[in-house]
Amino acid sequence: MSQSYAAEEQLAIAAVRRACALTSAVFNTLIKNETLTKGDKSPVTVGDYAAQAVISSMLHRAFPHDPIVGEEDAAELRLESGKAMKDRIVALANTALVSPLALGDNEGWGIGPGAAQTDSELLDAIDRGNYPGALTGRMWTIDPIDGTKGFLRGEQYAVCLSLIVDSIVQVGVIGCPNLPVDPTHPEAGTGCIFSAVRGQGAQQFTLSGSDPTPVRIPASTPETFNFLESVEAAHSSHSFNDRVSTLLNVTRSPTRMDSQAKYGCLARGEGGAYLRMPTGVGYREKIWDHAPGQILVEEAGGIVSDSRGKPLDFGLGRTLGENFGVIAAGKDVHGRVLVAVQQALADAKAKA
Ligand SMILES: Nc1ncnc2c1ncn2[C@@H]1O[C@H](COP(=O)(O)O)[C@@H](OP(=O)(O)O)[C@H]1O
Ligand SMILES: [Mg+2]
Ligand SMILES: [Mg+2]
Ligand SMILES: [Mg+2]
Repeated sequence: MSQSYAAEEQLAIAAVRRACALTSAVFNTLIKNETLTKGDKSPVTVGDYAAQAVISSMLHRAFPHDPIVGEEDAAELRLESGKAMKDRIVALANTALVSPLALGDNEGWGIGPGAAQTDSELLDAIDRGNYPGALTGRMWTIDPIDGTKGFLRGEQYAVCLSLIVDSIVQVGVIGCPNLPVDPTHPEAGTGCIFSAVRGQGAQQFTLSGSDPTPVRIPASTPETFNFLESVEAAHSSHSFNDRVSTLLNVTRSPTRMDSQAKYGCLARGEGGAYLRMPTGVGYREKIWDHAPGQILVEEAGGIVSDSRGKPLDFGLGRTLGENFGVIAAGKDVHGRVLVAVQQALADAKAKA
């Protein structure tokens, strides 16, 4: 029997809204020593840590037994050298946790303003994201700022949260503070939240939680079709996408955008396909980078697979393990994109 997940969706939306308020505010005051470079050379800011602390605290309050797969950990913040950053993160997280939000606060589900937390409670909240993942049971994924490079550039980024049950994504919420609410009416401003529950469709709200609007991928036309792809050439191969575009006679240039905002745009009818092919060997896609996007696109009527047409496997740990590349598209075009991707892979192999 399918479950409603109403409490989980409400909590997830409330947590993402609070984290979006935090990341928007922090962007305007971010200073140089508030960003670290992680072991894999990627950036992490006080905004990433504080947003994970807020979301994890709210999840723990509502669902204390649910494990969490979160991108960040607090190891650096527990060192003496991390004290200044930690102090700032604690202040940011507590401001976000205690401030009342106008809409969507519902004490019944424990999602209204909470009490301020101590330093160690907030560091522990960040570190609760250390779950290794599992094939069975419930778990949440948190990507507190997806597209940190876009965030630092003042471009697109997304606060991303999902609930996975027995390897299947059941709830996904993506907050995009810098994304136009309506791409055809830029004057309507920026700031959207997308949410989806398995079997119940997908919707978009404003950041304040108002104007819920169902989203659905329309049939694509050659005039409107193009690819959505990463800004960062190191994250996904731009040249491979060019070859697939040529094979499909796509004439419109790709839309480059950071983060899972790409999944949100696809779900509401922008572009036509999101293609992400590895740039080299060895990188494994992280489950928190795709779980909310996958359910959003599927509930908007699309298909998400890897480059071989296999479903993304969220039950193999913190990464997608055996999946190679990601193709997300409307039902009418996914098959054609998959064939072109296979062709481009075969061409590349023949040349090697
Ligand atoms: N070599 C690589 N290949 C693919 N993805 C990578 C990568 N290095 C980092 N990433 C992931 O790409 C995500 C951003 O995706 P996009 O390019 O679509 O904006 C990053 O999320 P974070 O910014 O949350 O760390 C990170 O997890
Ligand atoms: Mg990161
Ligand atoms: Mg990410
Ligand atoms: Mg991130």
